[in-house]
Amino acid sequence: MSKKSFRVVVLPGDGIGPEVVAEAVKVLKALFEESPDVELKLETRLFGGCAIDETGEALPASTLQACKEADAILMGSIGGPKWGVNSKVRPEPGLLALRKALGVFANIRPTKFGSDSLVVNSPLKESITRGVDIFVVRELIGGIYFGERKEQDVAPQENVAWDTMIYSVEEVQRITRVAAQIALASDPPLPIHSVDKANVLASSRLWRKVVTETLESEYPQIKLDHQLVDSAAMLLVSSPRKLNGVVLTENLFGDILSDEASVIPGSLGLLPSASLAGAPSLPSSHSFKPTSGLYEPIHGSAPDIAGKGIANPIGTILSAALLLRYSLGLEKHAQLIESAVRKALDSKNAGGWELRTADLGGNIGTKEIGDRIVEILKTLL
Ligand SMILES: NC(=O)C1=CN([C@@H]2O[C@H](COP(=O)(O)OP(=O)(O)OC[C@H]3O[C@@H](n4cnc5c(N)ncnc54)[C@H](O)[C@@H]3O)[C@@H](O)[C@H]2O)C=CC1
Ligand SMILES: CC(C)CC(=O)C(=O)O
Ligand SMILES: [Mg+2]
Repeated sequence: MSKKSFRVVVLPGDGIGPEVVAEAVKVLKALFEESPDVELKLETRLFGGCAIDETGEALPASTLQACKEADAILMGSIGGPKWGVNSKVRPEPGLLALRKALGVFANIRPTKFGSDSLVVNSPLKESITRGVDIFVVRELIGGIYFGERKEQDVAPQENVAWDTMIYSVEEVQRITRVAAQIALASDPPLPIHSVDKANVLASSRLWRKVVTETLESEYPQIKLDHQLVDSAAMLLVSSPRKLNGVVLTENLFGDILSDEASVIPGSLGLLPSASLAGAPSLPSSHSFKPTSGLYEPIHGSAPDIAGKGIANPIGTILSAALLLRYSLGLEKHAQLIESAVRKALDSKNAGGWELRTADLGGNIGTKEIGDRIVEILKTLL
């Protein structure tokens, strides 16, 4: 049998990005170094603030080209005070441009973690966090992040700034179908909780109507309810099990709610994400259709802890698992990573310490977590 070869572009980025990506790369290398049938070709490129420093642009043309040609992209995080909100050239628009250029409209952020040993690490009570299992499905290349905007100090109204939130029927239909595919991967199908602000926003009224029509006509077997985003934010930390299933929402609301949801397992550093240009092929489907994808932890560049070697690499390592699942069709390998992460979290190191980084109240460094996951992974191969 000939060896399958995949090209993965790696974008470490800024702040803690390179630190957490190094651990995910270590895990991927360990997984495939002796594989007789899979070869991963990893190619690191400049992206974000570091790219601005070198080239004057956050997303250099050569990086974009490499990303377009890759089977998948693994990213860390970009941004930081050096290229803050008043800078002329900033990293964040580069990330928006990359997502748009790749057409990755579906951002999947699973919040279930699988390791019960983490329950005590959440700032929320155990009675609240136990049994929570939510997939956030966030529309990623529309809405207010991409609508027309005007900055202050631009004529004719120099004391006014604005952003616009626009959604089309087609944009809402396609993200609803992705949410439905995720829901249908479970038996019985997961319910979908669509989150909007339809009591105020016209774009949310379109959202609610299209989600309802699409699910009723194409996926009548899926249970649907609608939540307003303000009360959904409250439910997420007061009774999150009520949102078990798929939380389907637009770009800005999904960005905010997914960071909030990370409090349930205990830290922003834990959660992975997959950004896809179509509905994912799921483990249960017989024919795998590769979907191009960008994989990144949900957190940012964490300038407050960058360079200290204490960032939690688990969100990035789990993003690498999603990359194997959704873009390369390597479900078994994805599960091996997830299982090694769970086992690492359930274990202690030689000094008797639980494997927890500072964000989870521990004293274990980024590299030690990565090393332990690799060690466990090797016993599972
Ligand atoms: N996808 C991306 O590259 C994103 C980039 N950003 C950018 O990141 C920069 C910093 O933004 P912030 O608002 O501070 O958000 P952030 O997500 O970088 O950090 C928020 C808090 O969570 C902590 N944290 C985040 N990730 C962690 C990890 N892996 N381990 C341990 N603790 C972790 C940080 O130390 C900080 O206290 C900004 O420039 C922002 O635009 C923000 C979100 C996403
Ligand atoms: C940095 C932004 C462009 C986006 C963001 O916060 C996110 O995707 O989580
Ligand atoms: Mg965010």
